[in-house]
Amino acid sequence: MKHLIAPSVLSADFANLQRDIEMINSSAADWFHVDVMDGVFVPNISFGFPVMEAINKYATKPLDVHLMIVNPDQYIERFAAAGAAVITVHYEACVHLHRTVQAIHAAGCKAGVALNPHTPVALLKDILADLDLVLVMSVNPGFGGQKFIPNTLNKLRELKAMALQINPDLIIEVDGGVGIHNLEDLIDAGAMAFVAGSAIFAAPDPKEMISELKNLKTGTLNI
Ligand SMILES: O=C(CO)[C@H](O)[C@H](O)COP(=O)(O)O
Ligand SMILES: [Fe+2]
Repeated sequence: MKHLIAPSVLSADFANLQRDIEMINSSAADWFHVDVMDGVFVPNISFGFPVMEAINKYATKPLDVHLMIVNPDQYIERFAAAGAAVITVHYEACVHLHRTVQAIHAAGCKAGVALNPHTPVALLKDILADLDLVLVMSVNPGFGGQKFIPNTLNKLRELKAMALQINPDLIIEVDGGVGIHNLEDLIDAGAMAFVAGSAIFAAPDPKEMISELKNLKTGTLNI
């Protein structure tokens, strides 16, 4: 399987959202990455259901929803109804993570867990078999346009080794500061899905940048 590119709508022009969604529809991108921030779990507020429903109205590719919110359990069904294909919750925001993952599956979505940069990969050992995706944050969540944290590469290698033992179908996604400059290293470290916001939307030709990210390393991943 070739690696997946998930442009982050957070970096789109919200005054021209339909235009940017249609650009992603017609590009080589695989998913829409939808960042929901509540101003409590992270020091920023992005958008909620009305904007997500607007994205879903025009998007023709799966919505990969990254919930940076406390108490995500109470909103799982609403995010599923708003069009989420993947719902990713933060390890740090869930007291009963196994129950949350069960609720995501019961709502008909793929279940992901995100790790903040300081959260060890090893903490996922006893839930890895139940997950479809792990999102490794390579910046502190809350804002687009931040600098990639290099230790992420070690975390990806460790997670890939764990996944080979416990859940070979696991999708390993990386989010934050991803671009053409580090994509190949991230693929080599075991990541398969790549969120990119500023690298795409700050490029002179965002659609061309998506193609470059998608085609950077030809061949297939062993996942
Ligand atoms: O979850 C996020 C921030 O918390 C975003 O998905 C991420 O930051 C994407 O933006 P960029 O590629 O510009 O770093
Ligand atoms: Fe994200």
